[in-house]
This record gives sequence, C-alpha cells and structure tokens, in this order.
Amino acid sequence: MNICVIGAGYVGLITSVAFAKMGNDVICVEKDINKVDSLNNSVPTIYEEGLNDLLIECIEKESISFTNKLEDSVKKSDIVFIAVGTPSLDNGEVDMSQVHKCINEISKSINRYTIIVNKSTVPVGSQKYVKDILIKNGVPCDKFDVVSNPEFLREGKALYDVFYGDKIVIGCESQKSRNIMNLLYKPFNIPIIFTNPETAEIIKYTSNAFLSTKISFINEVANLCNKVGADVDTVALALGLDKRISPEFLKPGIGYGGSCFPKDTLGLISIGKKYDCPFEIVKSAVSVNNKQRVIPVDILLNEYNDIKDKTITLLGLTFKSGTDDIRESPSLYIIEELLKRGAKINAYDPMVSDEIKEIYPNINYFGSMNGSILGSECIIICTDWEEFKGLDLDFVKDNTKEAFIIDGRNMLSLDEAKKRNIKYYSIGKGYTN
Ligand SMILES: NC(=O)C1=CN([C@@H]2O[C@H](COP(=O)(O)OP(=O)(O)OC[C@H]3O[C@@H](n4cnc5c(N)ncnc54)[C@H](O)[C@@H]3O)[C@@H](O)[C@H]2O)C=CC1
Ligand SMILES: O=C(O)[C@H]1O[C@H](OP(=O)(O)OP(=O)(O)OC[C@H]2O[C@@H](n3ccc(=O)[nH]c3=O)[C@H](O)[C@@H]2O)[C@H](O)[C@@H](O)[C@@H]1O
Repeated sequence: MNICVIGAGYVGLITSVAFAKMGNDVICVEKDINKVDSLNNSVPTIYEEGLNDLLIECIEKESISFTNKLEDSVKKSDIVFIAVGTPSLDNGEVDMSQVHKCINEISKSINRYTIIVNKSTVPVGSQKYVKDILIKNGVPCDKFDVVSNPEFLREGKALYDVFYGDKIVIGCESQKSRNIMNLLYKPFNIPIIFTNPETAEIIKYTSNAFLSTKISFINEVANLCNKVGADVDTVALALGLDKRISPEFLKPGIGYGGSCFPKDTLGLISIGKKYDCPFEIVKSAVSVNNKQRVIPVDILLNEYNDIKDKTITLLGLTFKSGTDDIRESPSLYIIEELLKRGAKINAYDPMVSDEIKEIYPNINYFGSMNGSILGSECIIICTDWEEFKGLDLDFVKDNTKEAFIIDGRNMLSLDEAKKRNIKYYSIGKGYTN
C-alpha cells in the first residue's frame, strides 16, 4: 500500500520504518528539513535500538523516503497517518494546533478516496473534529474516512512494541476503512481490536492513566515501606504474583516522566472535566507523582538545612534508561529545585544529548560516572541505567566529600552501603541511620 506518515518524531519515524519493512511504500513528511536530510542519509534522528539498521535496509530497498512536501505525498497515498505532537497547554488541555494545521494542508491534496488516521494521542471526539475540518474545507464526504489508531509503543522498546505489541486498536466508522486497515495490519499478526473512534480514543488515554496510577500507587507503598522497615520489592513481587494485578509497572522510584504519562494524565483530567466526569483517581496519581519526583531534594534538605554551594551529583538525566529523551524527566525537576537553592550540580548520563546542555549551561557535565562524583557531597541516582548498578562504593567512600547516596531508582544494595559506612536512602527498601 502507499502510505504517508506526517511527523518523523518517535512515533512517526518508527511507524514509517515498520510499514516499510512490511512491504509498503512509505513517504514520511517532516517539516524540519534537517531531520529530512539526516533521515534520507540513513542517519536516525532519535536513539532507538535496531532503528539504524532497519532505516538503512528500508532506504536501500527504496521502500521509504523522507520529504518536507506534504501535498505531493498525500496525493500519492492510500492512507495518511498523522503523527505530530499533541502537547499539553498550560491548563492541561490537549494542544491540537499541529493536528489542525496538518488537516488544513491535507484538505488541499485529497483527490481520491484516502484514509486519514489519527496516530497522535488525541482527546475523545478528535475523529469527529478532524472529519468536521475536512468537510468545512470542502473535501467531499465520499473521498475520505477518518480513523483513530492510537499508538502504544514505549520509547527504548519502540521497534519491539511495533512488531510484537499486545494489541492494535482501530476505531473506524465505515466497513471500507475497516477492510483497508485490516489489510495493512494483518501481516503484523497482533490481535486487532476494531471499535468505534470514541472507544479507541478513550482506550489510549485510559491506558496511560492506568499505568501512571499503578506507578503512583507503588510509590506511595514504597514511601510507607521506608517508614516501617518493609521491603517494597517483596511487596511488589507478592502483589504481582496475583494475576489480577500483574507484576508490570510496579517498580518504585522518583516518579514517572516522559513525553506522555505526564501530559496524558492531565489530558484525561481535562477531558473528564469537559464531560463532568472528574477523574479523582488520576488527579491523585498526578499529585503523588509531583511530590515523588522531588523526594531526593526533601531528603537532602532534611540532612542539610542549607544546600547552597554544596556539590550534588546527578546520575541520569533522561526520563528512563534506553532513550535519549529528557522530556518531563524527574531529573529536570530536581535540577530546578537544586539550582533554586544555590547548589552546584555535576551530572553524568550515558546518552544525554546537547539539548539539556543548552537549557542548563551552568551544570558541570561529565563523560564518566566516576568523574562526576569526585568531591561531591551527595549522589542522586535519577535514571535506571544498568551502568549505575556498577557504581563502585569503595570509590564513592574514598573520593566524595560525604559518602552519601540517594538512590532514586533502587539500583544499589543497602547492605553493601552499610558495610562501607555510606549514608544511603532507597525508595522503599530502607535507609542507613
Ligand atoms: N513518544 C512516544 O513514545 C509516544 C507518543 N505518542 C503520541 O504520538 C504523537 C507524536 O509523539 P512524538 O513522536 O513523541 O512527537 P515528536 O515531537 O517526537 O515528533 C513530532 C514530529 O512532527 C513534526 N511535525 C509537526 N507538525 C508537522 C507538520 N505539519 N508537517 C510535518 N511534520 C510536522 C515535528 O517537527 C516533529 O518532528 C503525540 O501525540 C504523542 O502523544 C503515542 C505513543 C508513544
Ligand atoms: O503514550 C506513550 O507515549 C507511551 O507512554 C509509555 O511509554 P514511555 O513513556 O516510553 O515509557 P514507560 O516505559 O512507560 O515509562 C514511563 C515512565 O514511568 C516510569 N516507570 C515505569 C514503570 C515502572 O514500574 N515504574 C516507573 O517509575 C519510567 O521510569 C518512566 O519515567 C507507555 O508505556 C506506552 O505504552 C505509551 O505508548
């Protein structure tokens, strides 16, 4: 099939290479010409395991190309996927301006029956919203169908999720669009849920909100565990053995970040407000997360009333391991709190890009974990990079001003820290006195 994907971000790029790999002809439209040039030269613009090889393969087979010319690309396509950003507005509502702009441009190019697919995460009612814009722009009703096909991939595991995901959700109105979408997705051999657009739109938000709630729940359990001497991992293990609960997403830490959970929880709350369905549970999940992500700062302030001029090392800046994405990373909130109080910050992340260096030029960035902790007064582990499990505690003891670790991702052992007389705090697995 001839496919057009608009937006070459995490979702658009991964979707494009996946459809190309499955034998379709894909044109990915991206407004950022630097991204277009880089991708046409087989250089991925994001880090994702396996993406480099797959991109090279698809470009060599000529099953994928990148352009900034939307009009021509839409004209050549049977299906047009919209995969542009839908960030939060200041009031938590979903900013649909990028989608709106795309639809206006698409409207000018539809010259035969085309399926327009909302792949971006968009609020309930968006299929109708897109349809109304197309009609208002004069596109005849028989020339298009609008389908909701939300994406469930995780960054860092994106290609795995696209080829081996748990489900594909397709919300459509007409049998014609259903048949075509079925043809496109059948080769993936993943269970497909066909439903109406509103249901598909709700599935996406509730999926992210449910997972966020699960994380906030286990984080509150972890905070209690630390107070009473219980071990959160054992609690989570036991909870997870109950098949009704499942062991996934019960890892405590300094809260969830990323480009989606924070924005989609706020998005669902604002959708609920519109329909007079206050999502009290999701509101609580958000407020627990807001406190959880700055817990290391609370611990620090409890220890030292004043942290002005103290050197604090942050290990990890990305919102989770396996990605170079720093959007809504808990580290950013910790950085803000530390800078507000005059602390000096050393930072190390195995995959951090120059983006954060532009936002925070006054942080000292290091190329190695050990380099970043020399002379430091406290080490805060913010991201679950495997490398941090290998932090040499003897090195910490000998080379830091105060052997003090706040382990925001439970990467280290309390017992090993105790043996070396290191001050150590975990999230729900205890602390040294
Ligand atoms: N990042 C993720 O893991 C997931 C994201 N989503 C959703 O997918 C959507 C996209 O997210 P990301 O890929 O992370 O965003 P992103 O910000 O990484 O990428 C969006 C891309 O679209 C481009 N763009 C915007 N308007 C355009 C236009 N008119 N023409 C051509 N290109 C245009 C931007 O330049 C950018 O490269 C969002 O709604 C998000 O909530 C859903 C599941 C997973
Ligand atoms: O809509 C989206 O964008 C995507 O959002 C999440 O994917 P992602 O944000 O890439 O990352 P996750 O692996 O879900 O982690 C999100 C955050 O939760 C944290 N987390 C996750 C799991 C856990 O047990 N504990 C925990 O603190 C992570 O550290 C991270 O900060 C969902 O898992 C995807 O299904 C969804 O498609």
